[in-house]
Amino acid sequence: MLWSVVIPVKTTQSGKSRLEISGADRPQLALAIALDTVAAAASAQAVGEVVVVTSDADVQAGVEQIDGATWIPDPGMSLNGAARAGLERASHEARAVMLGDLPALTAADLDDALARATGQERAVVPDAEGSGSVLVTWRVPGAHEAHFGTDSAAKHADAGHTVLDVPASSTLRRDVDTAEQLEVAAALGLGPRTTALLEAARAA
Ligand SMILES: Nc1nc2c(ncn2[C@@H]2O[C@H](COP(=O)(O)OP(=O)(O)OP(=O)(O)O)[C@@H](O)[C@H]2O)c(=O)[nH]1
Ligand SMILES: C=C(OP(=O)(O)O)C(=O)O
Repeated sequence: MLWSVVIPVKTTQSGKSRLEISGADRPQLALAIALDTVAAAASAQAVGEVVVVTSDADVQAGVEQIDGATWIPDPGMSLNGAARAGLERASHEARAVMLGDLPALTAADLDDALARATGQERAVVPDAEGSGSVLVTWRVPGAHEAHFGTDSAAKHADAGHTVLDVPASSTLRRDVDTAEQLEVAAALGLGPRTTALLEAARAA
């Protein structure tokens, strides 16, 4: 069984506003993080397609270089609106929305989470802190509504999503908004684009 995975990505000029890394250009870092996330998701065995929702021209161009990933424009109705647009466009019945700021993500960890989600009508994987959501899934047809935002893990649980028992150490759960979170992600192992950008920043 294959999944459609929707990944919303904000413009790199406006995203990752809390991520200050000395020597690194923030939009370039946001781009590297997003493309590493998309590439890891697209290489997961259970993923039939990745649909990136973005209005960023650099992200769109990068996605076009990744097998198994396509993009659609962001309708401009915030994160949940972008998720809805991607879910409407998805071609597989099993659908998921995943955040685009998971630079340590491995295909194996996404496959593990999707295997756990297979038996659930609706499920959610909280971020490493437990309050946010990194992956929201549906096995049921019909209208799908995501509830990202403050305390979204609890909101998804209230909306009937089973909280999946994915280990806190999973690379899927390590979303990155701050330099401290990027350090934790680096200890797990960053994707190639983010690694190269940070190495260049260190050498500068
Ligand atoms: N397409 C789209 N993606 C969004 C939008 N808002 C957030 N995202 C994406 O959703 C994921 C989580 O976003 P956040 O961490 O809340 O936002 P961020 O702007 O990247 O980070 P901050 O500036 O620290 O808030 C990231 O992949 C964002 O790019 C939106 O309005 N449209
Ligand atoms: C948008 C969310 O995450 P964050 O702002 O932590 O990236 C969320 O968890 O709903």
